[in-house]
Order: sequence, then C-alpha cells, then structure tokens
Amino acid sequence: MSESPAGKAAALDAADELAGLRKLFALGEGVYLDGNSLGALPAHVPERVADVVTRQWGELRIRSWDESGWWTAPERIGDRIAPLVGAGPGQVVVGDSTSVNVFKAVVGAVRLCSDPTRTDIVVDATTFPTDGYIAESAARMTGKRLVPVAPSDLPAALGPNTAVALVNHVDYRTGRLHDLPSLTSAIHEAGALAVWDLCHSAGALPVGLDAHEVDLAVGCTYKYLNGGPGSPAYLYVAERHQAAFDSPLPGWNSHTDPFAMTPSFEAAPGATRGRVGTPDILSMLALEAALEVWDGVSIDAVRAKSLALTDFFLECVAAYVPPGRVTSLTPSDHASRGSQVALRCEEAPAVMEKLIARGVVGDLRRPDVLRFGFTPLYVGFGDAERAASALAEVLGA
Ligand SMILES: Cc1ncc(COP(=O)(O)O)c(C=O)c1O
Ligand SMILES: Nc1c(O)cccc1C(=O)C[C@H](N)C(=O)O
Repeated sequence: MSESPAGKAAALDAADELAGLRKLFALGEGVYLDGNSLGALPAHVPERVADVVTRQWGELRIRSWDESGWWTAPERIGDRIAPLVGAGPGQVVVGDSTSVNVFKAVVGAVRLCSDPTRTDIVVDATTFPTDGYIAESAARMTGKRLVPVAPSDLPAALGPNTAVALVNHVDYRTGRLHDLPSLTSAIHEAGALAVWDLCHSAGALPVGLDAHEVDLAVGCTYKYLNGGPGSPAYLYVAERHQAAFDSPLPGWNSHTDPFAMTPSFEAAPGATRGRVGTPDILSMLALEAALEVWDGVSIDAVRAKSLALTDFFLECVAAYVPPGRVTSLTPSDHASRGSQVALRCEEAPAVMEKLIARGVVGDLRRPDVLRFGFTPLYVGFGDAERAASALAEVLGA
C-alpha cells in the first residue's frame, strides 16, 4: 500500500455507491462484523412491528388474516426474496426454520428422483451441522445411504446411485464459495437432484437459482437479509418440480383448500405446498419490513462491494498484523470467496473477546477460527480498517 490504509479506506468509502444505505440501520458506534450470523436491525422495523402488534393484532384481530395480508404473507415475502436469489415469482415460500426446510427439500428431492433404485444422498461433508443431521435422518427415513463428501470431491463422487446432493453454497466456517453452476450441472449429469443451502450467500452475492436450474434450495433470513433473530427461513421449489413435489410435512396450510378441513390431503399448487402450519406472523412481518432496505439495490453491486471489502480487510491485516499470527482460511480468489473472512489464530477465544471489548464484533468458531462477516449494506471500508487495526493491537503489534 503506498497510501496509508486509513487514507485508502476514506477514499473507498467516499466512492462507495452503497454507503448511503448504512443510515437505514440501527448501528451505533463500533464495528459490526457478525451480520453473517445475525444481521443488524433496519431502523424502521420496530415501528412496523409495533403496528402489526397494536393495530393488526390488537385492533383488527382475526380480520387481519385477510385484511392485513397475513394469510398470504409466506408467498408474498417469498416473492420479495426471489429476485435476490435469482428466482422468478411463485417459487419461494417463507416459513419454518432452515433446518425444517432442509428436511422438506431433501425428502422432497428423494421423492422427485425419477429412479427409485438410486441409493445415495450425497451431503457436503463440511456442512453446517444441522444439514448433516437432517440429511442423515432423511436418509434413514427414505431407506437411502448417506454419503458425506467434501464439495471439491463432489463431481467424482456422483454416479448412477446418486439420488440427491445437498450442498452449502458458502462454507460457514471458512467462507469458501462453492461453484453452484458447475456443481449443479455435474449433479444433473449424474441424473440426480441438487439441493442448495443458501444461508451464507443469499443477500451477499448473486445465486442464480433459475439460471442454473437448481432443483430445490433453502436459506435463512436472519443473516444478510436482516430479518431478525429466528426470522423464518425459505424454501425454493423450481417451477418444473412443483406439481410433483411431495412434501414430507403436508400440513393444513399446504392443502389446496385449507378451510375445507377435509380428512384427506390434497396439495396446493405452486410453492404453497411447501408451507406446513400457521405462519409465525410477527417474525414474518418483521422480515417483510426489513426487506425494504433492498428496494433499488442491485445484488451485483452488493457482490462487488463485498469482494472489495474482504480484499481490503485482508490487505489491512497483512499490513498491520505481524506475519504468522493469523492465517486466512478464506480463499483469496474471488470466484471461491463468500462474504466473510475466517482467520485461524492461536488463542482465538481470548482474541475475539478482546476485539469485542474494543467494539469490533466478529465471532468465534471453536477452537481457533475468528470469523468476520462483511455485510455490504452497512459495513464500510473504514470498519474493515478499524477491525484490522484492533486485531493487530490485540495481537500485540
Ligand atoms: C448453512 C447453514 N444452514 C442452516 C443453519 C441454521 O438453520 P436454522 O435456521 O434452522 O437454525 C445455519 C446457521 O444457523 C447455517 O449456517
Ligand atoms: N442461528 C443462530 C442462532 O440461533 C444463534 C447463534 C448463531 C446462529 C447462527 O446463525 C450460526 C451461523 N449459522 C453460523 O454460521 O455459525
């Protein structure tokens, strides 16, 4: 760096076309680099939630299912998320947790597989644990074999026995971005269905679900989509699969005529058949309000800023932190990088504690990984420089 990192940060912030979005969030002093775990609060959400509670629930009560659009919220909010993950309308439905949607998607994919003699569910061996636990249970329930495989070995592991492959788009620990287009086509060439977990990519980078012919996908909304703690997840079922999608959790909300309350189940058309029971309206409408910060924001611009931020943070770490104290686990090439930087560091727990005490909030993945998430909507280059400088100070530089 010829210019000082702080000077460069100021110039980058001044040129940042997304910089104005930060004021939409309730962020005080300090540097928040944990939006890959829990996104920050958009400042207008409390008032909107208060309206849902006091007027919609408090005054309109039961009428709100229709008059306040409660009943149709899962599909409506799904359609708001859809463009952020490259999906056309009518394919994304919001509800339940990511874990529950992984279950629906994996069992649903096994049932969609045209060859019932295929024996294997291949799962990303480096997956966030919940996906692995659920895939294992789904395998037992469907009489399949679970085959854990590192994403880099996935193409070689696929074969005539593969029914379904479940892959994380971005690795939660290292921040590695897996190649969704090429892995999806390898899965399809093997005659299997591709299920993607988008928790760490949606809202941080383009996903292109329709363009790459993904079969099913799931994701959470409390990270880069800023929906709030425990906000509902979503399920994507590609239009071409919807008529045959046979959810393992057919509830009255996925029935074609819920209020007929018939003893026999008849699945609703479209993404609605991915619903189960009564939606969690308070969380769901908080999410709907939170998604307004995306109005007019291009996901390509978000991706460009995300890469610039993580590049710059790594540059500042290299400039400030003595050699050998941290090692980046995050790939340096852009094509393999999500929106976080993971640094392996001795005594990582104590280091993160001291960073947090200095107002730099990242998180720790035991035993030795410091994670720093970069949410382009509200993180700036000055934040990246301050975080690297605090890290160097904590490490005694
Ligand atoms: C890749 C991935 N899948 C799933 C989850 C969690 O699922 P749930 O929303 O059910 O807690 C997380 C994080 O919590 C995650 O990082
Ligand atoms: N979902 C979480 C929660 O309820 C509590 C604390 C953390 C989380 C997370 O999202 C963890 C996150 N998926 C991770 O990448 O580690």
